[in-house]
Amino acid sequence: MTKPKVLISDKMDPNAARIFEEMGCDVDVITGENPEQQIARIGEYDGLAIRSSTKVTKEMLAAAKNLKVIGRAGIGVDNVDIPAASAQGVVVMNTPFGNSITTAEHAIALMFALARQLPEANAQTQAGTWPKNGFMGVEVTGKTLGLIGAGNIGSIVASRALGLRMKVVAFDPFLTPERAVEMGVEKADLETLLAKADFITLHTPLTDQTRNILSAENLAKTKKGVRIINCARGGLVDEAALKAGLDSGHIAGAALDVFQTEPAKDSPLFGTPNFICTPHLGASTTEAQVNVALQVAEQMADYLVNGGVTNALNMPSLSAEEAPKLKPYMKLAEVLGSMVGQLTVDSVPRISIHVEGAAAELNQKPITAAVLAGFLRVQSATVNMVNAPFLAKERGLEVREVKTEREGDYHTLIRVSVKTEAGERSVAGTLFNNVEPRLVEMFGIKVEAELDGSMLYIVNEDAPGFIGRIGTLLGENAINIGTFNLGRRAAGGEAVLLLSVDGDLSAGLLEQARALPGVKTVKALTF
Ligand SMILES: NC(=O)C1=CN([C@@H]2O[C@H](COP(=O)(O)OP(=O)(O)OC[C@H]3O[C@@H](n4cnc5c(N)ncnc54)[C@H](O)[C@@H]3O)[C@@H](O)[C@H]2O)C=CC1
Ligand SMILES: O=C(O)C(=O)COP(=O)(O)O
Repeated sequence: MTKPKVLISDKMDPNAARIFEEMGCDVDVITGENPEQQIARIGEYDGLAIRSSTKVTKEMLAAAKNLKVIGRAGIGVDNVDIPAASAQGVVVMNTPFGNSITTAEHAIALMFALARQLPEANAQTQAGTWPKNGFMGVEVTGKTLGLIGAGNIGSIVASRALGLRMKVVAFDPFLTPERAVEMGVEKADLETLLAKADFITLHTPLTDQTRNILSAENLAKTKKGVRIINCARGGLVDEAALKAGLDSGHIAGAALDVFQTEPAKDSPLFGTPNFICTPHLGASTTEAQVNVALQVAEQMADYLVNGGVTNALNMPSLSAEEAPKLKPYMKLAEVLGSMVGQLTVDSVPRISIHVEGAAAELNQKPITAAVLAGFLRVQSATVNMVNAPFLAKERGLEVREVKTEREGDYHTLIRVSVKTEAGERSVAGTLFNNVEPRLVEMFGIKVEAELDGSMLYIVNEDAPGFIGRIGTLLGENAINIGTFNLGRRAAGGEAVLLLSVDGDLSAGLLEQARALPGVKTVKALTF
């Protein structure tokens, strides 16, 4: 097997390259290239490991013909076009905890730097002015810290601030009252936080809801003398309004680690008194960089080599232990989905996936994703397990998942049902010897068939001589029959014939089959 190829395109701790190699990948480390150079190169890689400098745009993804996974050695993924990656079936992973302590510590460091004007005092002292009387600071003890965003980093900042004997007021719509009590913070709405806080620190992702959360209007609602710290993302604070607030003296200080446009080589804020900044250094400690490099390489290589999925933002997690157990189920799920997709002509508003027996003990998300991939492949050849759930949503397909732990006729079963204009139709399959997918029921008729390669599907009225006529027709067209599966509702009722054949079934042959007496439906299927 050829080794998966990975490109590390941003500066990363060397442990990442080492882990990729140890886990069976070829790796190139090529940093500092411009987007055109990266686009020209990306086509040959299966994996792309990045930090925040590489911009994974639609254009880059369009050129990334072999790409299977993007790994972000860090937290924020706003530099990746996730919808475009998902549409293309590329898994996007991050390392959600590796640099949180480090970033929280940077926020606390900036808070102290603001409280005691450390950068300016340092610069003037080293300039030889001994400015002992020019730097009157403030204590943080007893002051109120307003925390916007109380997730991983926000909660670490809160714990450090409480240790410094500060009061913490948190605004986070997803923070439960119980969690707020556990954290020792006061849960508040944004207005209350703005009115109460002596220091405000931001720890949310940049989304449509958080963009400009510290707008000119909201900055005007803050307490006079407030100090503001942003170690999350540029775009959360209105930089022009921040400058105006510093100039007027309403804001006593501001510290930014992140800017709306990065790299920020020029900004109206530069040179403003009581403004300090760092060049997106929140995650830059030896410890954090080793953590995220090791973790991103392990996760990506695990996916590329073993199919394990961890910390993906656009796919359900799947551990390396689960992956081999789930693989035959995913194959079964995909062929069942594909069968329903190929046999359904109407538009389908709803698809239901019912797992029973041993299948019910497994992680159902990958099974559902595999059914959807099989089902939607008739409509789009590029669909896979990553993009199938998104595509289903986009097309308004309602997806239902049902689990029954009790075994029925089989020790394990997956049933896929669709709601069509003609009513509910379903197919079901099991695994023989826990590995071999078998169709065991279609549209209420019991069968036992392998779904593989080229197949001929016929629904006809059960009548003597029919099988012979089909055999003759295929023989006359030089088509060899591999397997032959027959099922019927009742003697003389509707019967289903499913044949695997060597070679392609021509349109002419299908027409001839349709012309045979008693035939209702004829279809060529491919698995
Ligand atoms: N400066 C740097 O180098 C670094 C920056 N970061 C950034 O820090 C930010 C936070 O990271 P984590 O704490 O790990 O993320 P997280 O996902 O654990 O926490 C984010 C919190 O924001 C909250 N939130 C979402 N929408 C909100 C809204 N409209 N108003 C208030 N709160 C809202 C969420 O409920 C969540 O609790 C991210 O933007 C990340 O990219 C992370 C690492 C390093
Ligand atoms: O992890 C994050 O979200 C960060 O912002 C860190 O960015 P970086 O990896 O230092 O470019």
